[in-house]
Amino acid sequence: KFRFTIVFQGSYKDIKKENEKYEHYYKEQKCFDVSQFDQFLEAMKRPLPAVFRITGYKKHAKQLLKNMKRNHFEDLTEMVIGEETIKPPVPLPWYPDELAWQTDLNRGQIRKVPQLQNFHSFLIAESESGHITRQEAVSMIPPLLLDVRSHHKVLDMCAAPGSKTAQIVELLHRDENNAIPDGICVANDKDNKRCYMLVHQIGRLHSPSTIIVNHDASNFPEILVKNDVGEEIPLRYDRVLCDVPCSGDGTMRKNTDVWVKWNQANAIYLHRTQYRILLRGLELLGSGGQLVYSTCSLNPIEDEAVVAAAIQHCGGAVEVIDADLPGLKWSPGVSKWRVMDRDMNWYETHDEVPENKKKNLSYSMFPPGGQDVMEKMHLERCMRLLPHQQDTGGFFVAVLRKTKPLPWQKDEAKMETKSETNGSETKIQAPPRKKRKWEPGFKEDPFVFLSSKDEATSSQITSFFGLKDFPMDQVLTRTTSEKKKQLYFVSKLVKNIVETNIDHVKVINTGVRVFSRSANTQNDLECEFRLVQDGSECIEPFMATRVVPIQIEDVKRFLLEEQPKYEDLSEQLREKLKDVAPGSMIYKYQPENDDADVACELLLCGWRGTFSSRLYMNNHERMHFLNMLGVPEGEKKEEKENGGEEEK
Ligand SMILES: C[S@@+](CC[C@H](N)C(=O)[O-])C[C@H]1O[C@@H](n2cnc3c(N)ncnc32)[C@H](O)[C@@H]1O
Repeated sequence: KFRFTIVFQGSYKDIKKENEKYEHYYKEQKCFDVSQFDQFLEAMKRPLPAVFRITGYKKHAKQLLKNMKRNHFEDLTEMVIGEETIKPPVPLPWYPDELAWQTDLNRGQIRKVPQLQNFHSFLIAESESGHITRQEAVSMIPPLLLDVRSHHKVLDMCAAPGSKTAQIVELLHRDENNAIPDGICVANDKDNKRCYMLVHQIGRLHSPSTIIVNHDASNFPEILVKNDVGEEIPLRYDRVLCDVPCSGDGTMRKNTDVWVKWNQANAIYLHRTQYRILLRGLELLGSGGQLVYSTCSLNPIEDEAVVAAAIQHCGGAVEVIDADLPGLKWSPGVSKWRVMDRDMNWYETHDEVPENKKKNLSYSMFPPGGQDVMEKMHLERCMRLLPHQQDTGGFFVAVLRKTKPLPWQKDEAKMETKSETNGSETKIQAPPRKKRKWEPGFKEDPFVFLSSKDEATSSQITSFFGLKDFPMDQVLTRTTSEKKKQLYFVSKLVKNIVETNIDHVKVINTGVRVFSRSANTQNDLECEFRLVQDGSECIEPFMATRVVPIQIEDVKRFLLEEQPKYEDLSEQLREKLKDVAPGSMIYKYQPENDDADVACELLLCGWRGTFSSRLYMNNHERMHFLNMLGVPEGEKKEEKENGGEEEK
């Protein structure tokens, strides 16, 4: 379960936050202003403030924010706890629309302080339903810099556990009037188990435009898409995120064990993988596209060295571009660094490295040229986030633009009529590649799209819910058996990708659940399938029947009373329900104007019984909607004790 927990130093609290090698390395490496070194070190030793982010799509998130501020923060002033004075949570100045908040409070304090108990319950309920996510402040930066639009094809190469992927998916869905964006997010991780963390994290966003896959990013497979005339062409991405595996020495404030484990050899070991992942990301990026490279390490061997080596290898096809977020403090990337071997000897250039160590300390770890070469690379455009600048973890991020196909992508260069490849560039070779392995243990349920064989199911659903122009062929099941239980919906491009690549791409998960076989065993039901709350945003625009408008008073009654008396519903609603035959349905609340108390549309899955009517959603979803209405905790609790059953 994904719970809101604030960093607790727990068993790590006795760890000594000292490491002589680390201090020596960073002092000598001079990769940031030495005069600030004491400040830097002191900040690194302080616990990290907890930060949480309101997730989800714009108007929903704004409404939740409004209610959170009003119900939980309005009267909150400084609190004295023991000997500490604790300030109320504050929004991060650089995160858009006040959707990310920082607090000095730890978990125990939040739970124990009487003024914060309601806030604690709110956080737990919203984390369970996926509307609040705890995420390190600096980790929120790469997706913001990626500048994702709803038509973009985005590849997240090292995505698990998925906090950045969640931001990307939210950005894809930024157009609230279109629940099925043209763009997609392909979220990948090499670790099969961690891919299921992604399934959980991304599943909470109910997007039909996301695919979770399981590959080594440095060798990521060529995904093909069928064009309008049925030819298979390689998919090129508009945006790529390379949030690569790293030594994590920027996370010492949170992961205190890094103080003990830190060693200069970690960066040396990781550099090669990072470099190969970045190069593969650049290959798969389309010309004109943008890639964000990030690490939670401050070591130039994992940061500027990787970026510089990739730029050099790409022979003028890639550049670092200026990036910034208003209100964010950071230091420019460095153009000078040295490499330290296991015996703590420093080398300025690869030539200085003794022959027997050259294999370990590769050329790509060093600055690849003299001052003039380095100046042209503009590594100062890379962003180094230091812990003392804004009370965050340490982080590195660079935004790269691909201006033309890479020198060894000759076919693509030919296709781009305007591209100018010159003779010297074409000599540059593609990096060597490992052979791709298909682990024998890889096993996933199949992805089976509804076809003409499923006519009976399709027409039953179509006629019962009055679906108009709904692409039933974009609905899939995860079984080949006749009796399908769950039906998932994907966008057109996702379907294209799944069908075209299933023999060489390890797809773990995709689709948003839209229909589920009804648990109701009554034989007189017109449709065996019911709607699912997760898929309501996708399916509602296609429904010509069984969508009933509802006023906020009735919404509140439904949410607070699990089985409201029919006669307690408003007359208006009862009148509308008269024409609705028993079965699954949607209640649709639409605000009269932007100043309405609840100023965003709400779609609530419901069930029409013969003599009753109620909602059909689980308790977390119910709690979330109550928070959307701003219902105070006291009023909610009564219902939690009386009802709160899972789906019925
Ligand atoms: C820094 S974490 C990613 C964090 C993630 N982007 C987020 O925001 O939640 C690095 C991830 O890379 C994965 N990884 C390690 N080596 C990889 C490789 N060669 N290809 C793809 N993923 C890899 C790890 O399993 C890990 O989940």
